[in-house]
Amino acid sequence: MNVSKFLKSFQYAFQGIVYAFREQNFRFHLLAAIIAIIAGLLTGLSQTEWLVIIIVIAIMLTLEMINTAIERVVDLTTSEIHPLAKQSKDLAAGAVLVFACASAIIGILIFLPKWMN
Ligand SMILES: Nc1ncnc2c1ncn2[C@@H]1O[C@H](COP(=O)(O)OP(=O)(O)OP(=O)(O)O)[C@@H](O)[C@H]1O
Repeated sequence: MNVSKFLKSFQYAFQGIVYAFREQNFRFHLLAAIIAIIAGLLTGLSQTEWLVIIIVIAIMLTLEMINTAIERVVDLTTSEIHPLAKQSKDLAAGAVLVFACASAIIGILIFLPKWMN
């Protein structure tokens, strides 16, 4: 195994995370994640509930990064207006929206009953 190559690939991956931080949407989702974690600490969650919260946060941030990557590839492919370019970007953004809605519902299902008590 080439250790130097392995470490380099980690370096590139961290660079990808740095690029993500430059995106406003990614920072918004990160802020929402931090708020969810603070709310979880204050409310008190079971181990299973923490697992769900962590998985949801990880998927949300990952989806946002994939969405940004798709936007970059589309912009690289064409600078012209093209219906397929629009579909690609809108589908990727739609995927983020679908999961954001599901995350909000999961958050409500976990937190609301505890706050009602
Ligand atoms: N080359 C293109 N051809 C057709 N429609 C495009 C093209 N590029 C972007 N669009 C559409 O224009 C709208 C705005 O696109 P834009 O690239 O600004 O996306 P965005 O979500 O605002 O991304 P960013 O995070 O880079 O601001 C979207 O509906 C997108 O699908």
